Amino acid sequence: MKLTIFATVEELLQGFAEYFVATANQVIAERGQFAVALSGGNSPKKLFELLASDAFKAQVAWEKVYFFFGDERYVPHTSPDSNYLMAKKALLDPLNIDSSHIFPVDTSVPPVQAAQRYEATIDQFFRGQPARFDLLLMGLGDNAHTASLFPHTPVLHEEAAGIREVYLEDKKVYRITMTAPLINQGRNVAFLVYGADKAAALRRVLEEARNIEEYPAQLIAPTDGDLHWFVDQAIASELKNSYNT
Ligand SMILES: O=C1O[C@H](COP(=O)(O)O)[C@@H](O)[C@H](O)[C@H]1O
Repeated sequence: MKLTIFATVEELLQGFAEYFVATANQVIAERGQFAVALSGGNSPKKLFELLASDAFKAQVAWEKVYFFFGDERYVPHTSPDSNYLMAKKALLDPLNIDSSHIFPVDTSVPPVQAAQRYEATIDQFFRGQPARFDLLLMGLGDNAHTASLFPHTPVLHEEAAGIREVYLEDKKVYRITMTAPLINQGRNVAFLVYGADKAAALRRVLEEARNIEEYPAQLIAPTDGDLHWFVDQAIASELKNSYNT
């Protein structure tokens, strides 16, 4: 595991964008294409905008990139809560990504079916081989959830690499998420986390004894890939250990 601490959010986003570009270019050079699973919520929006900006957009052969989603809110694609809509507006449309390279979760069918269909879509993309994404972007909630792996939900105990629906009792909503074993098959898994309000969550995930029910992000540990945390100084303020930065 590698953790890099940046002084400001601007430097963090710049550093993450450079990492994205370097990883994409290396994978494209080696394998001819790059399959990435995006995270949702608020944190990646500025990163997506930066990647689509003049400073970065010419640095990647975007026509060789395939976009998936690590998790999705069970809402229509037109909803302001949709992770797909956020990525579409901030990244995919500005870069003119061909729709054949974008794989949103189909939220027009019941949640169980949405999960099954997305798993089938991923299986098809990887042609029946184990699904190994080249890069998975991850976020961290202030309750230590990542993707839609929320505290005290049955999906935390899922042993299969796949897609599952999750019901969040407190919010009365469904989510669709990659399971931890699927994420952990990835070649590169990178967390982008900033903001002082998540400092306690980061410390618990990284430094408290394993307790996946309380701190689901502790489940993320690639079996044969690299794990890299990108954080800002504010969120790192409660960390006690020193890290290989
Ligand atoms: O709900 C979600 O939350 C996490 C964290 O989002 P953030 O806005 O607090 O950074 C995100 O990683 C996940 O994809 C999203 O669906």
